[in-house]
Amino acid sequence: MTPDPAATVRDLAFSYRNRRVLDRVDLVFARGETVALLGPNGAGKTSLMRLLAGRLVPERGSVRVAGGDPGRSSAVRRAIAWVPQEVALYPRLTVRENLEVFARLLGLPRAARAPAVARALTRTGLDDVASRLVGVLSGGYQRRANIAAALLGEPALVLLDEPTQGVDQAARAAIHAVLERLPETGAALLVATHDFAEAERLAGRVLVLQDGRIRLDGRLADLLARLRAGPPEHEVALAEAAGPAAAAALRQAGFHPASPLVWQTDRRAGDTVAGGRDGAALLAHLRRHGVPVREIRVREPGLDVLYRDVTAGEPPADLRPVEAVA
Ligand SMILES: Nc1ncnc2c1ncn2[C@@H]1O[C@H](COP(=O)(O)OP(=O)(O)OP(=O)(O)O)[C@@H](O)[C@H]1O
Repeated sequence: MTPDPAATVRDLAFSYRNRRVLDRVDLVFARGETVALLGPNGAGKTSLMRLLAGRLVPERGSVRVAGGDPGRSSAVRRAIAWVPQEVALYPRLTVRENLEVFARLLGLPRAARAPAVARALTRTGLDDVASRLVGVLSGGYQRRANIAAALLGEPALVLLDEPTQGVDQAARAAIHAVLERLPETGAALLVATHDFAEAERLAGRVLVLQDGRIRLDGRLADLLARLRAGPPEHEVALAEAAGPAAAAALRQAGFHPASPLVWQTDRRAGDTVAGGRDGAALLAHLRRHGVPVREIRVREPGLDVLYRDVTAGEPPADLRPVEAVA
């Protein structure tokens, strides 16, 4: 028997005052899956997560988590872990004391609190710092403690809003290691992020939200396989930043700057590259126009390319735009 989904969203709409920020959103989150939620600023990602957490009430449609309505039932809300970007812990308490406070606030029975705190510490790799004051820990550890607090209630759905924004590489890797193991608990994870590498590392499924609508919903492996079945893209590394004439030649060949010294084609623009996909013809074109080419590389397209296609209104031809279902 298939277990009940962790969460279901049906025909969801939401407005702030008269401004519609989510419309016709239909989603099902299975237990144990990790879903990346991508979208431009203002797309409605945080609003969707707040609706899933029962902190906003739908204007139309329904949200169900672990079989109940989070807007109406505090028991259902306890099955949802909301991990906001900002750390919401007491800096003058230790990590363990913080978790004990949150276990009590969550209404866990007294006998269940110590085991829940111990489990949350272990799952987030914080056993060694359990007795340190939260206020003296680095930002990365504080984020992990924030996640630990959210896990105390054995949630069915974990909502993470940009979990690694503003932390260094080591802390980011540590947070990813924690998040990678969470689906083992049977929870569904929804991770809002602007970081494509993070989404590729953590998520089995990707959602793209734009202007309040789901523009793409698919398995990451399938989406990338289809994208990579197409012709390759090129990346040009420059010896020095391109002047106006060189920049014009690069743009004419279908490139855009990823940084001052690295220009990339994308899947759509790549079709206009002078000489097609032929690297030698491309090099000749660029040299003719005085582009200071250091190296031309073949680049495997990733989620960034897919995202650009979708948000530019041009999803890959064989991908079903989600609104077509509505
Ligand atoms: N409390 C509010 N009152 C009125 N409008 C709001 C409120 N919160 C958000 N909005 C607006 O709703 C829209 C969606 O915002 P939301 O924060 O959900 O987007 P987002 O995708 O999370 O953006 P970001 O990536 O910048 O965090 C935006 O236009 C935003 O300005």
